[in-house]
Amino acid sequence: MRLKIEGLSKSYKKKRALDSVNLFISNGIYGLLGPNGAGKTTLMRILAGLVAPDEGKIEFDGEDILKNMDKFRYKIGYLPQEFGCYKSITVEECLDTIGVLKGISTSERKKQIEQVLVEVNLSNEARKKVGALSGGMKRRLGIAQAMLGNPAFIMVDEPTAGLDPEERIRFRGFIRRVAANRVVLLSTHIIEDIKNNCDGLALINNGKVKQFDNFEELENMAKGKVWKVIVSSDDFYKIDGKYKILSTNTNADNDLEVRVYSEEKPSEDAETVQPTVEEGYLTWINA
Ligand SMILES: Nc1ncnc2c1ncn2[C@@H]1O[C@H](COP(=O)(O)OP(=O)(O)OP(=O)(O)O)[C@@H](O)[C@H]1O
Repeated sequence: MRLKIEGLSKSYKKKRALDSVNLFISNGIYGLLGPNGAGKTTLMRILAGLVAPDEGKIEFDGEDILKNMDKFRYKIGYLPQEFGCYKSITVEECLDTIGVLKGISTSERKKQIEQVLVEVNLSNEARKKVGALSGGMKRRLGIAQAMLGNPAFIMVDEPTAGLDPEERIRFRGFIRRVAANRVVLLSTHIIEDIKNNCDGLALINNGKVKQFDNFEELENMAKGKVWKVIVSSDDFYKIDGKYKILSTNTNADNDLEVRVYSEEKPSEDAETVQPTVEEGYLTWINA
């Protein structure tokens, strides 16, 4: 599957939510990382056919999606940030309702619901009320509904928001299994979700998107600008406030090893260090 986005723009009154976005997605789990309000949801809603762009082109395996949204809508599964189903109906009933809305026939629905419940490991919960599910189970139900109709491309908007650390780790493993035979676009503002789970990534900020070939390329955005400075706790005030402090650790001599972001060498004995993904991200976001 290949998804190619070219020159995609969308404004809400004066706010340019997407600004000439280009993006190419072809396999595995693709991460879209950006701060709140960056434009992630707008991009996903356009791809899901829920919002029309002002300009641009989207090709799905070489075919123009925007000219033929009715045909493509069901090739794309979408788990929105606020996925909700009536709490008083069962998991099975929830999926059946969504299957009806997707236009899947009765016999096909029965088969697919059984299949997706196995895939998301919710078969034992099929007759449970939606309101009785844990946070992680609700996200899995959200993915299950996105999988109905067997789309080749699934988008999940901020899927780990609100999950506790254990559920978040479990959910990452689960997304990997979902991506075994599909392409998954995962939007998040949590760097850990991307670093530990994605095969490709793009950053989004103020409606602009930059695609990276690998994590090293993102780390290199901060190359030569991240320094290690060793100071005593008493001298920390000399650099605090003057430079952007990225992290501090106490070393074996009880001094502070401080990572500092600076265009110039912050002190005589400062050494440049290999930037992390977070530091590359902060550099691009603040550029
Ligand atoms: N329907 C709308 N009307 C007006 N402005 C909107 C609308 N939808 C989004 N925006 C604005 O467009 C920008 C991008 O919003 P979007 O929801 O796409 O960002 P996001 O990256 O998904 O953020 P978040 O993670 O906070 O949901 C924001 O400034 C937002 O306020």
